[in-house]
Amino acid sequence: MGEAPVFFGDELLAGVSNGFDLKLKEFESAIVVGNKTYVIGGFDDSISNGVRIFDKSTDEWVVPIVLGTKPNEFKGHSLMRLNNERILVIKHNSKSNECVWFLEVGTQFVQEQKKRFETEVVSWSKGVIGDAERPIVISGPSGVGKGTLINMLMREFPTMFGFSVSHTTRAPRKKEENGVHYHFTNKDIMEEEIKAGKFLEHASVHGNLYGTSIEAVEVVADAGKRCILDIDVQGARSVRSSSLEAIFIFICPPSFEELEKRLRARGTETEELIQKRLRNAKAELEQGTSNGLFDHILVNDDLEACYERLKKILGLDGSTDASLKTSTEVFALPMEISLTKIDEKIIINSENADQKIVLDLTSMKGGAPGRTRGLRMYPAGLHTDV
Ligand SMILES: Nc1ncnc2c1ncn2[C@@H]1O[C@H](COP(=O)(O)OP(=O)(O)OP(=O)(O)O)[C@@H](O)[C@H]1O
Ligand SMILES: Nc1nc2c(ncn2[C@@H]2O[C@H](COP(=O)(O)O)[C@@H](O)[C@H]2O)c(=O)[nH]1
Repeated sequence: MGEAPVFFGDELLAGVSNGFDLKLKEFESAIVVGNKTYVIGGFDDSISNGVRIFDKSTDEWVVPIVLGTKPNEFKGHSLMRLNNERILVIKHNSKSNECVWFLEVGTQFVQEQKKRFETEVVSWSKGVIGDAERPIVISGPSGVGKGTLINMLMREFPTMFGFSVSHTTRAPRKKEENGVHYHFTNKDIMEEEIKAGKFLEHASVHGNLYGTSIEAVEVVADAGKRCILDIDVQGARSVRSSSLEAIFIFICPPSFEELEKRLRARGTETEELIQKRLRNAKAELEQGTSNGLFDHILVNDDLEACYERLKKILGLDGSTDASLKTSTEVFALPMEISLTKIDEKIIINSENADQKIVLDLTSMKGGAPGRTRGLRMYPAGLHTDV
């Protein structure tokens, strides 16, 4: 692949005029942040891994440690320095829900990682358009009917809800599919992954490890859906103290006898395991109903009546129009674009398209090691302000 002419963005000119000669490969572009020039692109280059840095203070090139999930290889992109912490990367010729990326170069997370690794670190963060609605945590003793209620919701509102597929070390039941009902794994692997920070929460439940990976929640939100987590009370407590702002719902049985009847009727556990689950249910019912951890407590006596109450809590009982709550509209971005910044809004211009597009960063939240959310993207003129 030959060397292409240098892309001279305004930021880059400052670096070049400082007297160093930068040669870019095809599909690479560069931008200056402080003393450093970041060259981004060339994702097929296994040495630079898509990012290299020229540090003017040492006069040296550095290949940084690159964290986060990087974008798939793309042929053409535009860069803009948002501040000393983040570079905005807009992928050309792609869809609005896939085109926005941030290379974090000085966020608190990146600063901490630089100290930890004692070298240059950058981190990718995907820009997610729109605010995913608050995730829903559903807890309750085994056999109370959590899965049944969740299935009813998913069946009635398939485009609105997505299930957070947990990891577990327990064996699959008949008809359970790996990757659909659970990610079935083993203890050693799961413990390694917990150490590596892959999980939002995890707990030992009825003698096995269960956990919600960060990825399990992210994939649902990335699909523009509202995430439902079916987790035990310990897990709910961990999520409460995490950054995930969820609604917490606890499901109770009408009686202990009825719970036992349902567990037996399900026929998925041995007698020994049924006894273990019933013993644990006592503590779970006590914790679930007494400590203010849950926002709502529902008794699952009559299934249909309980489902209607659940829908009411979620605003799906007809008082709001569920069909309006669809995911953000996706549209295509032009091939060649340039970027202009006005306050917290980025204007995406294209010579070949009449319409300018606005990327609104006003409610931008989050960043590494997850996604950057709360972005809005719309054709200019649609909203009166731009
Ligand atoms: N209101 C209800 N009345 C009678 N049976 C019910 C009711 N709700 C659920 N069930 C039945 O109870 C059994 C257990 O339900 P389910 O598997 O949904 O429980 P769960 O809370 O998800 O359990 P676990 O935590 O072990 O996954 C199932 O056979 C289901 O059909
Ligand atoms: N803390 C977590 N608990 C979880 C998770 N996934 C499921 N669970 C809970 O485990 C029990 C048993 O489930 P079963 O499928 O073996 O019957 C039940 O109470 C679930 O809510 C998780 O990721 N984290």
